[in-house]
Amino acid sequence: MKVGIIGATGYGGLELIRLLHNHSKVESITLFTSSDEGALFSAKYPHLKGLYDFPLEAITKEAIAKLDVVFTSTPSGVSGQLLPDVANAHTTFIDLSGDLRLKDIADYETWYHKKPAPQAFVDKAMYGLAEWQDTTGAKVIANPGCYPTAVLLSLLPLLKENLIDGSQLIIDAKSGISGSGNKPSQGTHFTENTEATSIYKVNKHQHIPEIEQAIAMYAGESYPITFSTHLVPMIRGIIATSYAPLKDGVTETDLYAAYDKYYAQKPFVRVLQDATRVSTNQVRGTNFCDIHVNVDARTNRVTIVSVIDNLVKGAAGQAIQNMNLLFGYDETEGLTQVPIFI
Ligand SMILES: NC(=O)C1=CN([C@@H]2O[C@H](COP(=O)(O)OP(=O)(O)OC[C@H]3O[C@@H](n4cnc5c(N)ncnc54)[C@H](OP(=O)(O)O)[C@@H]3O)[C@@H](O)[C@H]2O)C=CC1
Ligand SMILES: CC(=O)N[C@@H](CCC(=O)OP(=O)(O)O)C(=O)O
Repeated sequence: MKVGIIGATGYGGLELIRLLHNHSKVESITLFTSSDEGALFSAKYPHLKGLYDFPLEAITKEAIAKLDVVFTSTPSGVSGQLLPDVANAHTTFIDLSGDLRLKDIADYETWYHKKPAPQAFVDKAMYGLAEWQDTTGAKVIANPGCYPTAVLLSLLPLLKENLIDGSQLIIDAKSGISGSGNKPSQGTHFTENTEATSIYKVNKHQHIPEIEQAIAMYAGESYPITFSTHLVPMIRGIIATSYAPLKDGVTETDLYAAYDKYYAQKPFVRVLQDATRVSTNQVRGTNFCDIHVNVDARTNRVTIVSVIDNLVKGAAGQAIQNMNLLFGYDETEGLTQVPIFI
Protein backbone atom coordinates (compact mmCIF):
# COMPACT_ATOMS: atom_id res chain seq x y z
CA MET A 1 0.00 0.00 0.00
CA LYS A 2 1.30 3.43 -0.99
CA VAL A 3 0.08 6.17 1.30
CA GLY A 4 0.44 9.95 1.36
CA ILE A 5 -0.02 12.56 4.05
CA ILE A 6 -1.09 16.11 3.27
CA GLY A 7 -0.26 18.17 6.37
CA ALA A 8 2.61 15.83 7.28
CA THR A 9 4.40 18.60 9.16
CA GLY A 10 1.52 19.13 11.60
CA TYR A 11 0.77 17.26 14.81
CA GLY A 12 -1.79 14.95 13.22
CA GLY A 13 0.62 14.29 10.33
CA LEU A 14 3.50 13.46 12.66
CA GLU A 15 1.28 11.06 14.55
CA LEU A 16 0.21 9.37 11.31
CA ILE A 17 3.90 8.87 10.48
CA ARG A 18 4.66 7.43 13.93
CA LEU A 19 1.84 4.88 13.63
CA LEU A 20 2.11 4.06 9.91
CA HIS A 21 5.85 3.44 10.34
CA ASN A 22 5.08 0.06 11.94
CA HIS A 23 2.12 -0.84 9.72
CA SER A 24 2.95 -4.07 7.91
CA LYS A 25 0.91 -3.23 4.79
CA VAL A 26 2.45 0.20 4.21
CA GLU A 27 5.15 0.12 1.57
CA SER A 28 5.82 3.86 1.22
CA ILE A 29 4.71 7.16 2.73
CA THR A 30 4.78 10.31 0.62
CA LEU A 31 4.96 13.45 2.73
CA PHE A 32 3.30 16.52 1.22
CA THR A 33 3.67 20.18 2.10
CA SER A 34 1.99 23.37 0.98
CA SER A 35 4.76 25.62 2.28
CA ASP A 36 8.17 23.94 2.24
CA GLU A 37 8.59 21.86 -0.91
CA GLY A 38 12.00 20.16 -1.13
CA ALA A 39 12.85 20.55 2.56
CA LEU A 40 14.38 17.45 4.11
CA PHE A 41 11.79 16.14 6.52
CA SER A 42 14.34 14.93 9.07
CA ALA A 43 16.02 18.35 9.02
CA LYS A 44 12.68 19.89 10.00
CA TYR A 45 12.03 17.19 12.56
CA PRO A 46 15.37 15.81 13.80
CA HIS A 47 13.67 13.10 15.87
CA LEU A 48 13.10 11.42 12.48
CA LYS A 49 16.78 11.50 11.43
CA GLY A 50 17.75 8.21 9.85
CA LEU A 51 14.07 7.36 9.42
CA TYR A 52 12.64 10.01 7.08
CA ASP A 53 15.65 11.54 5.34
CA PHE A 54 13.76 12.53 2.23
CA PRO A 55 12.26 15.76 0.92
CA LEU A 56 8.73 17.04 1.32
CA GLU A 57 6.77 17.02 -1.93
CA ALA A 58 4.41 19.50 -3.51
CA ILE A 59 0.74 18.56 -3.60
CA THR A 60 -0.08 17.66 -7.20
CA LYS A 61 -2.90 15.74 -8.80
CA GLU A 62 -0.38 13.45 -10.50
CA ALA A 63 1.48 12.56 -7.29
CA ILE A 64 -1.80 11.85 -5.50
CA ALA A 65 -3.14 9.62 -8.30
CA LYS A 66 -0.22 7.20 -7.72
CA LEU A 67 -1.23 6.62 -4.10
CA ASP A 68 -3.73 4.15 -2.66
CA VAL A 69 -4.65 6.21 0.40
CA VAL A 70 -4.14 9.88 1.16
CA PHE A 71 -4.68 11.27 4.64
CA THR A 72 -5.44 14.98 4.84
CA SER A 73 -4.47 16.44 8.19
CA THR A 74 -4.91 20.11 7.40
CA PRO A 75 -6.49 23.10 9.13
CA SER A 76 -10.22 23.53 8.63
CA GLY A 77 -11.13 25.12 5.32
CA VAL A 78 -8.31 23.39 3.38
CA SER A 79 -9.31 19.82 2.46
CA GLY A 80 -12.87 20.82 1.57
CA GLN A 81 -11.47 23.01 -1.20
CA LEU A 82 -8.48 20.85 -2.16
CA LEU A 83 -9.95 17.34 -2.36
CA PRO A 84 -12.66 17.95 -4.98
CA ASP A 85 -9.84 19.15 -7.29
CA VAL A 86 -7.41 16.27 -6.74
CA ALA A 87 -9.83 13.35 -6.29
CA ASN A 88 -9.52 10.46 -8.75
CA ALA A 89 -11.08 7.04 -9.25
CA HIS A 90 -8.20 5.14 -7.59
CA THR A 91 -7.23 6.96 -4.39
CA THR A 92 -9.10 6.69 -1.09
CA PHE A 93 -9.10 9.86 1.02
CA ILE A 94 -9.30 9.96 4.79
CA ASP A 95 -9.77 13.50 6.04
CA LEU A 96 -8.84 14.28 9.65
CA SER A 97 -10.25 17.80 9.57
CA GLY A 98 -13.83 18.87 10.15
CA ASP A 99 -14.42 19.88 6.52
CA LEU A 100 -16.46 16.87 5.43
CA ARG A 101 -18.16 15.78 8.66
CA LEU A 102 -21.28 17.93 8.75
CA LYS A 103 -23.81 16.70 6.22
CA ASP A 104 -25.30 20.15 5.59
CA ILE A 105 -22.72 22.65 4.33
CA ALA A 106 -24.74 25.52 5.81
CA ASP A 107 -24.02 24.06 9.27
CA TYR A 108 -20.32 23.92 8.42
CA GLU A 109 -20.34 27.61 7.48
CA THR A 110 -22.18 28.52 10.67
CA TRP A 111 -19.89 26.63 13.06
CA TYR A 112 -16.51 26.74 11.30
CA HIS A 113 -16.81 30.22 9.75
CA LYS A 114 -15.01 28.94 6.67
CA LYS A 115 -16.00 28.37 3.06
CA PRO A 116 -17.60 24.92 2.89
CA ALA A 117 -16.71 22.09 0.52
CA PRO A 118 -19.16 21.63 -2.37
CA GLN A 119 -22.29 19.86 -1.09
CA ALA A 120 -21.89 17.12 -3.75
CA PHE A 121 -18.43 16.26 -2.40
CA VAL A 122 -19.61 16.28 1.22
CA ASP A 123 -22.37 13.87 0.11
CA LYS A 124 -19.68 11.42 -1.04
CA ALA A 125 -17.90 11.44 2.34
CA MET A 126 -18.79 8.83 4.93
CA TYR A 127 -18.51 9.70 8.63
CA GLY A 128 -15.94 7.30 10.05
CA LEU A 129 -16.76 6.67 13.69
CA ALA A 130 -15.03 3.32 13.42
CA GLU A 131 -16.95 1.35 16.06
CA TRP A 132 -20.33 2.49 14.68
CA GLN A 133 -20.03 3.02 10.94
CA ASP A 134 -19.68 0.38 8.25
CA THR A 135 -17.62 2.28 5.67
CA THR A 136 -17.53 -0.48 3.06
CA GLY A 137 -17.16 1.02 -0.40
CA ALA A 138 -16.34 4.55 0.79
CA LYS A 139 -13.76 6.49 -1.24
CA VAL A 140 -13.82 9.46 1.09
CA ILE A 141 -13.94 9.19 4.87
CA ALA A 142 -14.60 12.08 7.23
CA ASN A 143 -12.64 11.04 10.30
CA PRO A 144 -14.48 12.17 13.46
CA GLY A 145 -13.33 15.04 15.64
CA CYS A 146 -11.36 14.32 18.80
CA TYR A 147 -14.01 15.42 21.30
CA PRO A 148 -16.88 13.75 19.38
CA THR A 149 -14.98 10.45 19.38
CA ALA A 150 -14.63 10.44 23.17
CA VAL A 151 -18.18 11.66 23.77
CA LEU A 152 -19.99 9.49 21.23
CA LEU A 153 -18.28 6.21 22.10
CA SER A 154 -19.38 6.64 25.72
CA LEU A 155 -22.92 7.86 25.03
CA LEU A 156 -24.18 5.98 21.99
CA PRO A 157 -24.81 2.55 23.59
CA LEU A 158 -26.81 4.15 26.40
CA LEU A 159 -28.83 6.33 24.03
CA LYS A 160 -29.41 3.56 21.51
CA GLU A 161 -30.71 1.24 24.24
CA ASN A 162 -32.93 4.05 25.58
CA LEU A 163 -31.36 3.92 29.05
CA ILE A 164 -30.74 7.65 29.57
CA ASP A 165 -32.60 10.86 28.73
CA GLY A 166 -30.40 12.43 26.08
CA SER A 167 -32.50 15.59 25.86
CA GLN A 168 -31.08 16.63 29.25
CA LEU A 169 -27.45 15.82 28.42
CA ILE A 170 -24.64 17.99 29.76
CA ILE A 171 -21.14 17.19 28.51
CA ASP A 172 -18.01 18.62 30.07
CA ALA A 173 -14.80 17.90 28.18
CA LYS A 174 -11.14 18.75 28.67
CA SER A 175 -8.25 18.51 26.25
CA GLY A 176 -4.48 18.65 26.17
CA ILE A 177 -3.01 21.49 24.18
CA SER A 178 -1.77 19.46 21.20
CA GLY A 179 -5.46 19.43 20.19
CA SER A 180 -5.03 22.93 18.86
CA GLY A 181 -2.23 22.03 16.43
CA ASN A 182 1.37 23.19 15.99
CA LYS A 183 0.78 26.89 15.31
CA PRO A 184 1.46 28.74 18.57
CA SER A 185 -1.06 31.37 19.64
CA GLN A 186 -1.81 33.51 22.66
CA GLY A 187 -4.36 30.94 23.85
CA THR A 188 -1.87 28.07 23.75
CA HIS A 189 1.16 29.95 25.10
CA PHE A 190 3.12 27.98 27.73
CA THR A 191 3.08 30.85 30.23
CA GLU A 192 -0.68 31.19 30.06
CA ASN A 193 -1.51 27.49 30.26
CA THR A 194 1.03 25.81 32.47
CA GLU A 195 -0.56 26.84 35.75
CA ALA A 196 -4.06 27.35 34.39
CA THR A 197 -7.16 25.55 33.15
CA SER A 198 -9.57 27.52 31.01
CA ILE A 199 -12.89 27.14 29.25
CA TYR A 200 -13.05 28.13 25.58
CA LYS A 201 -15.54 28.44 22.67
CA VAL A 202 -18.38 28.48 25.22
CA ASN A 203 -21.56 27.21 23.53
CA LYS A 204 -19.87 27.84 20.18
CA HIS A 205 -17.66 24.81 19.75
CA GLN A 206 -17.69 23.34 16.22
CA HIS A 207 -18.08 19.84 17.63
CA ILE A 208 -21.58 20.57 19.00
CA PRO A 209 -23.32 20.02 15.63
CA GLU A 210 -21.11 16.99 14.91
CA ILE A 211 -22.13 15.28 18.16
CA GLU A 212 -25.80 16.15 17.61
CA GLN A 213 -25.67 14.84 14.03
CA ALA A 214 -24.09 11.55 15.12
CA ILE A 215 -26.61 11.02 17.94
CA ALA A 216 -29.35 11.44 15.32
CA MET A 217 -27.56 9.09 12.88
CA TYR A 218 -26.74 6.26 15.28
CA ALA A 219 -29.29 6.58 18.12
CA GLY A 220 -32.15 8.09 16.09
CA GLU A 221 -32.67 11.01 18.49
CA SER A 222 -32.51 14.76 17.80
CA TYR A 223 -32.04 17.47 20.43
CA PRO A 224 -29.59 20.22 21.28
CA ILE A 225 -26.85 19.36 23.75
CA THR A 226 -24.86 21.41 26.24
CA PHE A 227 -21.17 20.82 25.54
CA SER A 228 -18.24 22.67 27.13
CA THR A 229 -14.54 22.42 26.33
CA HIS A 230 -11.55 23.21 28.52
CA LEU A 231 -7.81 23.42 27.96
CA VAL A 232 -5.72 21.68 30.59
CA PRO A 233 -1.95 21.89 31.02
CA MET A 234 -0.93 18.62 29.41
CA ILE A 235 0.17 17.78 25.91
CA ARG A 236 -2.09 14.86 24.97
CA GLY A 237 -5.39 13.49 26.13
CA ILE A 238 -9.11 14.17 26.37
CA ILE A 239 -11.42 13.40 29.25
CA ALA A 240 -15.14 13.83 28.59
CA THR A 241 -17.61 13.64 31.46
CA SER A 242 -21.33 13.60 30.66
CA TYR A 243 -24.38 13.77 32.91
CA ALA A 244 -27.91 12.62 32.07
CA PRO A 245 -31.04 11.47 33.92
CA LEU A 246 -31.63 7.72 33.95
CA LYS A 247 -34.79 6.38 32.37
CA ASP A 248 -37.27 4.75 34.80
CA GLY A 249 -36.16 1.44 36.30
CA VAL A 250 -32.71 1.44 34.70
CA THR A 251 -29.83 0.13 36.82
CA GLU A 252 -26.06 0.47 36.57
CA THR A 253 -25.94 -3.19 35.54
CA ASP A 254 -28.13 -2.32 32.53
CA LEU A 255 -25.67 0.40 31.52
CA TYR A 256 -22.69 -1.95 31.63
CA ALA A 257 -24.71 -4.57 29.72
CA ALA A 258 -25.27 -2.00 26.94
CA TYR A 259 -21.52 -1.38 26.65
CA ASP A 260 -20.97 -5.11 26.56
CA LYS A 261 -23.52 -5.48 23.75
CA TYR A 262 -21.83 -2.91 21.51
CA TYR A 263 -18.19 -3.22 22.47
CA ALA A 264 -17.43 -6.78 23.62
CA GLN A 265 -15.90 -7.48 20.19
CA LYS A 266 -14.30 -4.05 19.70
CA PRO A 267 -10.57 -4.12 20.40
CA PHE A 268 -10.10 -0.44 21.19
CA VAL A 269 -12.93 0.20 23.64
CA ARG A 270 -12.21 -0.77 27.23
CA VAL A 271 -14.99 -0.54 29.79
CA LEU A 272 -13.70 -0.01 33.33
CA GLN A 273 -15.89 -0.56 36.37
CA ASP A 274 -13.23 0.93 38.67
CA ALA A 275 -13.27 4.74 38.35
CA THR A 276 -9.98 5.20 40.15
CA ARG A 277 -8.20 4.22 36.96
CA VAL A 278 -9.99 6.39 34.42
CA SER A 279 -7.26 8.78 33.37
CA THR A 280 -5.73 10.14 30.19
CA ASN A 281 -2.42 8.47 31.03
CA GLN A 282 -4.14 5.06 30.77
CA VAL A 283 -4.55 5.57 27.02
CA ARG A 284 -1.69 7.93 26.12
CA GLY A 285 -0.08 7.08 22.79
CA THR A 286 -2.73 4.46 21.98
CA ASN A 287 -5.96 4.00 20.07
CA PHE A 288 -7.88 2.98 23.20
CA CYS A 289 -11.00 4.66 24.50
CA ASP A 290 -11.64 3.85 28.18
CA ILE A 291 -15.19 4.26 29.50
CA HIS A 292 -16.71 4.23 32.97
CA VAL A 293 -20.27 4.91 34.23
CA ASN A 294 -21.68 5.45 37.69
CA VAL A 295 -25.29 5.93 38.79
CA ASP A 296 -25.98 8.54 41.47
CA ALA A 297 -29.02 7.12 43.29
CA ARG A 298 -29.58 10.46 45.09
CA THR A 299 -30.17 12.43 41.89
CA ASN A 300 -31.15 9.55 39.57
CA ARG A 301 -28.51 10.86 37.17
CA VAL A 302 -25.68 8.96 35.61
CA THR A 303 -22.10 10.16 35.29
CA ILE A 304 -20.45 8.87 32.12
CA VAL A 305 -16.74 9.34 31.57
CA SER A 306 -14.40 8.48 28.73
CA VAL A 307 -10.75 9.14 27.94
CA ILE A 308 -8.80 9.04 24.69
CA ASP A 309 -5.53 10.32 23.28
CA ASN A 310 -6.68 13.18 21.03
CA LEU A 311 -3.89 12.57 18.53
CA VAL A 312 -4.45 8.80 18.29
CA LYS A 313 -8.05 7.64 18.79
CA GLY A 314 -9.10 11.27 18.28
CA ALA A 315 -7.21 11.65 14.99
CA ALA A 316 -4.39 9.58 13.41
CA GLY A 317 -5.15 6.25 15.12
CA GLN A 318 -8.81 6.22 14.21
CA ALA A 319 -7.88 7.29 10.66
CA ILE A 320 -5.60 4.23 10.37
CA GLN A 321 -8.27 2.03 11.99
CA ASN A 322 -10.62 3.29 9.25
CA MET A 323 -8.04 2.46 6.59
CA ASN A 324 -7.65 -1.04 8.05
CA LEU A 325 -11.38 -1.67 8.08
CA LEU A 326 -11.83 -0.29 4.58
CA PHE A 327 -9.05 -2.41 3.08
CA GLY A 328 -9.94 -5.58 4.98
CA TYR A 329 -6.81 -5.64 7.17
CA ASP A 330 -6.84 -6.60 10.81
CA GLU A 331 -8.47 -3.64 12.58
CA THR A 332 -5.55 -3.36 15.00
CA GLU A 333 -2.76 -3.43 12.38
CA GLY A 334 -0.21 -0.73 13.29
CA LEU A 335 -2.20 0.19 16.39
CA THR A 336 -1.04 -2.21 19.08
CA GLN A 337 1.08 0.21 21.11
CA VAL A 338 1.23 -0.14 24.89
CA PRO A 339 0.09 3.07 26.68
CA ILE A 340 2.80 5.53 27.75
CA PHE A 341 1.56 5.46 31.33
CA ILE A 342 4.26 7.65 32.89
N1 LIG B 1 -4.50 17.99 16.93
C1 LIG B 1 -5.51 17.17 17.23
O1 LIG B 1 -5.54 16.59 18.34
C2 LIG B 1 -6.61 16.93 16.27
C3 LIG B 1 -6.72 17.64 15.10
N2 LIG B 1 -7.77 17.40 14.25
C4 LIG B 1 -7.90 18.15 13.02
O2 LIG B 1 -6.92 17.65 12.10
C5 LIG B 1 -6.42 18.71 11.29
C6 LIG B 1 -4.91 18.82 11.47
O3 LIG B 1 -4.63 19.12 12.82
P1 LIG B 1 -3.17 19.37 13.37
O4 LIG B 1 -2.25 18.38 12.81
O5 LIG B 1 -3.29 19.51 14.82
O6 LIG B 1 -2.86 20.80 12.72
P2 LIG B 1 -1.45 21.50 12.54
O7 LIG B 1 -1.75 22.94 12.52
O8 LIG B 1 -0.51 20.97 13.54
O9 LIG B 1 -0.95 21.03 11.09
C7 LIG B 1 -1.63 21.29 9.93
C8 LIG B 1 -0.70 21.12 8.73
O10 LIG B 1 -1.45 21.40 7.56
C9 LIG B 1 -0.60 21.92 6.56
N3 LIG B 1 -1.30 22.97 5.81
C10 LIG B 1 -1.63 24.22 6.24
N4 LIG B 1 -2.26 24.90 5.28
C11 LIG B 1 -2.33 24.07 4.20
C12 LIG B 1 -2.86 24.20 2.89
N5 LIG B 1 -3.45 25.33 2.47
N6 LIG B 1 -2.77 23.13 2.05
C13 LIG B 1 -2.17 21.98 2.45
N7 LIG B 1 -1.64 21.80 3.67
C14 LIG B 1 -1.72 22.83 4.53
C15 LIG B 1 0.62 22.52 7.27
O11 LIG B 1 1.78 21.93 6.74
P3 LIG B 1 2.56 22.60 5.50
O12 LIG B 1 2.76 24.05 5.83
O13 LIG B 1 3.85 21.82 5.48
O14 LIG B 1 1.71 22.37 4.30
C16 LIG B 1 0.46 22.10 8.73
O15 LIG B 1 1.63 21.51 9.28
C17 LIG B 1 -7.18 19.97 11.72
O16 LIG B 1 -8.27 20.18 10.90
C18 LIG B 1 -7.62 19.63 13.15
O17 LIG B 1 -8.75 20.35 13.52
C19 LIG B 1 -8.68 16.43 14.49
C20 LIG B 1 -8.62 15.68 15.63
C21 LIG B 1 -7.61 15.92 16.64
C1 LIG C 1 -7.51 21.80 22.38
C2 LIG C 1 -8.12 22.30 21.11
O1 LIG C 1 -8.00 23.46 20.76
N1 LIG C 1 -8.78 21.40 20.39
C3 LIG C 1 -9.40 21.75 19.14
C4 LIG C 1 -9.84 20.48 18.48
C5 LIG C 1 -9.68 20.62 17.01
C6 LIG C 1 -10.45 19.68 16.20
O2 LIG C 1 -10.34 18.49 16.29
O3 LIG C 1 -11.33 20.31 15.47
P1 LIG C 1 -11.82 19.97 13.97
O4 LIG C 1 -11.16 18.73 13.53
O5 LIG C 1 -13.28 19.84 14.11
O6 LIG C 1 -11.44 21.17 13.18
C7 LIG C 1 -10.62 22.66 19.34
O7 LIG C 1 -11.21 22.62 20.41
O8 LIG C 1 -10.99 23.34 18.38
